[in-house]
Amino acid sequence: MNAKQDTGKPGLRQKALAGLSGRNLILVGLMGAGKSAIGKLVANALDLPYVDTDQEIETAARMTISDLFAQYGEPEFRALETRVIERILAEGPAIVSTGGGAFVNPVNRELIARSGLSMWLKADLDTLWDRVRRRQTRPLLKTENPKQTLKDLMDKRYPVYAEADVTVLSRNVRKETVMRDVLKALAALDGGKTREE
Ligand SMILES: Nc1ncnc2c1ncn2[C@@H]1O[C@H](COP(=O)(O)OP(=O)(O)OP(=O)(O)O)[C@@H](O)[C@H]1O
Ligand SMILES: O=C(O)C1=C[C@@H](O)[C@@H](O)[C@H](O)C1
Ligand SMILES: [Mg+2]
Repeated sequence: MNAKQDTGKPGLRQKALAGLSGRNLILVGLMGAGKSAIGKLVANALDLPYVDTDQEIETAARMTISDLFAQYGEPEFRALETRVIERILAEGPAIVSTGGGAFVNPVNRELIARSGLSMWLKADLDTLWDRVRRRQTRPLLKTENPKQTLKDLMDKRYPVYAEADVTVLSRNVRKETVMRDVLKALAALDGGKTREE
């Protein structure tokens, strides 16, 4: 069985593509929301290119995001992030997973609004924490109490993520299930905003 048949109901892929109508799909949300994991599955299911802004930044800078933060600081990272997002969106359509802070910058939000559909993968604190606690790759979580830091970021960022065109719950279920929820949300698009909360 190939990936295109793996979307469950026949026709879901076509309907999702119709909802997306040739635009970029930009996944936003906090660290651990599944932007990268779900983004890859969605790209595979829709047979569209997949691009991860964090990965593109690392390639452009020839260093890891942790090293970028340590050597040049967050402002330099954010400037590079905006340049990378602008380029990726211009090269689309693609499924684009963004870094957790990308959508917080109004310049990035404007770029995203102009060239694609934004989708917030929303998860609760315990789900996010479960997913990120074992990895040391996220510089913003290198604090005394990383779970509290994650909570503070949620409080600050969730009102901004809520500005995304579509919201899909990144539930504590199989990734394939969340991927199908994404396709269903795309398929349900009729030019207006969709909330799946
Ligand atoms: N629905 C899910 N069920 C189980 N595990 C998941 C699910 N979604 C994501 N994960 C796992 O959670 C971890 C974090 O996910 P991922 O790296 O995709 O998050 P992200 O939103 O891209 O985070 P970041 O902003 O740090 O890049 C990964 O190990 C991923 O496999
Ligand atoms: O939430 C954030 O601000 C970040 C999330 C990661 O994806 C990386 O983009 C970086 O570690 C910053
Ligand atoms: Mg990611």
